[in-house]
Amino acid sequence: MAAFRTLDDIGNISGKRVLVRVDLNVPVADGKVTDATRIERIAPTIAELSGKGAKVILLAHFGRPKDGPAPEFSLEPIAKATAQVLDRPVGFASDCVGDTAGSAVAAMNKGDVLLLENTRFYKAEEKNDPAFTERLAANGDIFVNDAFSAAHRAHSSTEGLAHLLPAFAGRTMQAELEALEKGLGNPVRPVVAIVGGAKVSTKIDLLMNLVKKVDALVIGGGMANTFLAARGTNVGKSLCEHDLAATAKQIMIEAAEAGCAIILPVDGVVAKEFKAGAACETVAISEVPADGMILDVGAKTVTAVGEWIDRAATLVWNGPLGAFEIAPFDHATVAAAKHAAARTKAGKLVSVAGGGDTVAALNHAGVADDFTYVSTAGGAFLEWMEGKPLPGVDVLKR
Ligand SMILES: Nc1ncnc2c1ncn2[C@@H]1O[C@H](COP(=O)(O)OP(=O)(O)OP(=O)(O)O)[C@@H](O)[C@H]1O
Ligand SMILES: O=C(O)[C@H](O)COP(=O)(O)O
Repeated sequence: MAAFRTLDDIGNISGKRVLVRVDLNVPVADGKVTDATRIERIAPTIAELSGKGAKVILLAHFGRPKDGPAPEFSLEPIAKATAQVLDRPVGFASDCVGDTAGSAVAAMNKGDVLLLENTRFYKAEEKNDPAFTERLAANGDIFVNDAFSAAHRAHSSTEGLAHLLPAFAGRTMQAELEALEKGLGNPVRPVVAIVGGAKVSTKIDLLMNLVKKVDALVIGGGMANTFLAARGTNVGKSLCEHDLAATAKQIMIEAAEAGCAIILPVDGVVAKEFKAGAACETVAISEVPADGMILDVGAKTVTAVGEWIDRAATLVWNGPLGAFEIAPFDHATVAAAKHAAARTKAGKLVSVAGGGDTVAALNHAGVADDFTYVSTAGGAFLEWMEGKPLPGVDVLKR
């Protein structure tokens, strides 16, 4: 029996209003979903609940809106994409609480699916504010959390609701936890982690503990720039959080004490602008021009990353090595992904990768199916790997 309540425990839900927390924080470019993996993964839970006659009400966030409702953070286009991927009608309500949401829910029939607008249009969501949680709960009889990738957030829609309504893990949440436990519960050493991407401030703290769990940490993407700058390297106009230099230095100290190798880029692909067709060149990491941006790691670094993948028995990967959405800055990520996939296929590597854009990058490289396991979760996956309790999971425990 699973350690947490699952849909096997949910009982008769015919006609019941089931609030389902999903992760629709999907990569979007020019208004189009560029990778639908997160949407595809919620399909089994929705089909099961709807098939049992429930009114399925989806709750989700999109991006990180700072000042309330903003069109660029609306879930409305994602509702359309969700309908396409699920191949069924998905209604949309332009608010997640109040009369708009209430009337849309009241109009639902058994088996219908409705998506409510971005929960993060309310600041109270991220504060797990009890009054806001009650407003969300007003539209449901039961709560299902199928957003493992947001389970590291103790927000109203990820944690608070589970205190107010009978709460269960959805099929994707269940599958993610089971697969991670199987692949990484007792990992074969050496364990090498690759961490890249752009969410530096929200992920850097995780590295403090991660370096105690892995044998080597390869740092790429925007994350690497922050470490390089902390080490005194000029990173020009690259994405870099200079105010996190002290944290980066402390992580390097902790890593040395734990015997974890830290691998930083030795060269980078730099450009003056981040756009398709922009002129770029590969330079040694000490030669980044003051007006240049490092948008990918260079060829020498790619070789070094490959060598670390060769040494690894287990690979854990979150965050692309470069701004892979625009060629040629996808080169390092694609090369490393193909390398890891080939080692995995040869039976020499257990490879587990996770994260919204990381999955998109693996799909772009055409190798997502060759990894041992691909999680939808990025930050949540790293926190799980650290051994940290995930609020959205803990609250579902029996
Ligand atoms: N050197 C770089 N400069 C700017 N952006 C970069 C660089 N390297 C990677 N990125 C960007 O990082 C983004 C992905 O980072 P992110 O941390 O969100 O990863 P993720 O896999 O989506 O994880 P999560 O699911 O936690 O969001 C991509 O949009 C990519 O363009
Ligand atoms: O993309 C993710 O990792 C999840 O949707 C969580 O998003 P957040 O980092 O903005 O909380």
